[in-house]
Amino acid sequence: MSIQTDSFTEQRIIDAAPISHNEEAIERALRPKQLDEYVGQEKIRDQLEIFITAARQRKEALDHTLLFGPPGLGKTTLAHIIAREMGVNLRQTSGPVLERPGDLAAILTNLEANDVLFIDEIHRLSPVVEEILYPALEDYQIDIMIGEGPAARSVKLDLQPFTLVGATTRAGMLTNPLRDRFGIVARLEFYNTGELTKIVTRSAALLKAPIDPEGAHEIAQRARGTPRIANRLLRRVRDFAEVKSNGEITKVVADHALAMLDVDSAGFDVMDRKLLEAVLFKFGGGPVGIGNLAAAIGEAADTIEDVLEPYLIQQGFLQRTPRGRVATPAAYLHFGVSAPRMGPGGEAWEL
Ligand SMILES: Nc1ncnc2c1ncn2[C@@H]1O[C@H](COP(=O)(O)OP(=O)(O)OP(=O)(O)O)[C@@H](O)[C@H]1O
Ligand SMILES: [Mg+2]
Repeated sequence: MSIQTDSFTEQRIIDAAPISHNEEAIERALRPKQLDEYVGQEKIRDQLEIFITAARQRKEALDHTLLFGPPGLGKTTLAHIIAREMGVNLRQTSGPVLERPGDLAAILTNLEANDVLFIDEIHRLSPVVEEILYPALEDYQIDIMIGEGPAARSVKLDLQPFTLVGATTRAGMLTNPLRDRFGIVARLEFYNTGELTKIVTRSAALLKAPIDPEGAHEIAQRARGTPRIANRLLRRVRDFAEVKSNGEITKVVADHALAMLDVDSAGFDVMDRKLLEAVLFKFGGGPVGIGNLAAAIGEAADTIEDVLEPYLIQQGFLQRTPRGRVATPAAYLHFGVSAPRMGPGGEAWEL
C-alpha cells in the first residue's frame, strides 16, 4: 500500500531532514556556537577562520558565502557561527518565503553594517527576487519601484555593506549569475565516524546522558555521516537506556536500541535496504534507470536522488553510471551474497 510507504518515509528515523518541529528546538540547543566547537569540515573551518579574521581586521563585511551539501550536515549551524564570529547580527529567511521583491527589499534596507543575511534554500528564490539581489550583492544598492502605473518610477537605495550566506542542498540548481556572486563557496562533506563520535559525546554531555566511548562510537557508526541523524539516534538510544537499562549508554545498549529501531550496522534502514535489494535482486545488480527503480520501490525519483542515494553512493554501495544505478561488491557483501566478478559492462571491479 503506497499510503504506508508515505507515512513511513515521514517518520524515517534516519531521515536527514528534521522530523518534527520539536526536533528543531532540540537541535538549536545542541548547535555549536563557535567555530572551534564545530566538529569536522576542517578545510572549510580553516578557510573561514582566515577570511573572518581578515574581514574583522579591516572592519569589512565578509565575502558572500555559499554553503552547500546534503541535509543535516551543518549549513544552518555554520551560518550562525559566521555571524557570531564576525560579531554581527544574523537575519534569517529562505528562498520560498521571499515571494515578492518587496519582501527582500524590506529585509535588505534594515540590515546594519556587515550583518549576515542568511537565505536558506537559496535555490528556490523566485527570478524577480533574484533580480533585486544582484545589485545588492555587487554594489550594496537596490532599485525599487515607487508608485504604480504611469507615475511609477525607479529609485536607487544605498544599503549597508552586508554578507549574504546562502545555503542549499542543490548547488546545481542555482543560476550561474547568482553562483558567480559568491566569493566563498563551501561544500560540506559527510562526517567520518571519529568526527561523529565527538559530536555524539558532546551532545550527550549537553543532554546530561551518561555514555561510554564505545556507546558513542556505535551510534556514530550508524548515523550515515550526518550530525542531525547522530543526535537523533542518541536521543532514542538514551530513552532505551533509561527504560531498559540503568541509563548508561554502552555499546551493548546502543546495539540493542538501534536493532530495535531497525537501523543496521551500516546505518541503513528499511528504505535503504529496499532500494539496494531492488537493484541487486530485481534488476540483477543494475544498471537500472532511476524511473524503473522508483516504480519498483514505490518512492518518488526525487526522494531517491536527494535523500536515499547520496549516502549510499558516498559509502560505495551504489554507483551512478550513464546507463543507470549499479550495485557495487560492497552492496552484495552487505546482504551476504557473493558479488559477480565483473561489473555490469564486463569490466573487472576495482576492489
Ligand atoms: N560540525 C558540527 N559539529 C557539531 N554538531 C553539528 C555540526 N554540524 C551539524 N551539527 C548538529 O546537527 C544539527 C543539524 O545541523 P544543521 O541544522 O546546521 O544542518 P543543515 O545543513 O542546515 O540541514 P538542512 O539542509 O536540513 O537545513 C544541528 O542541530 C547541530 O546540532
Ligand atoms: Mg539548515
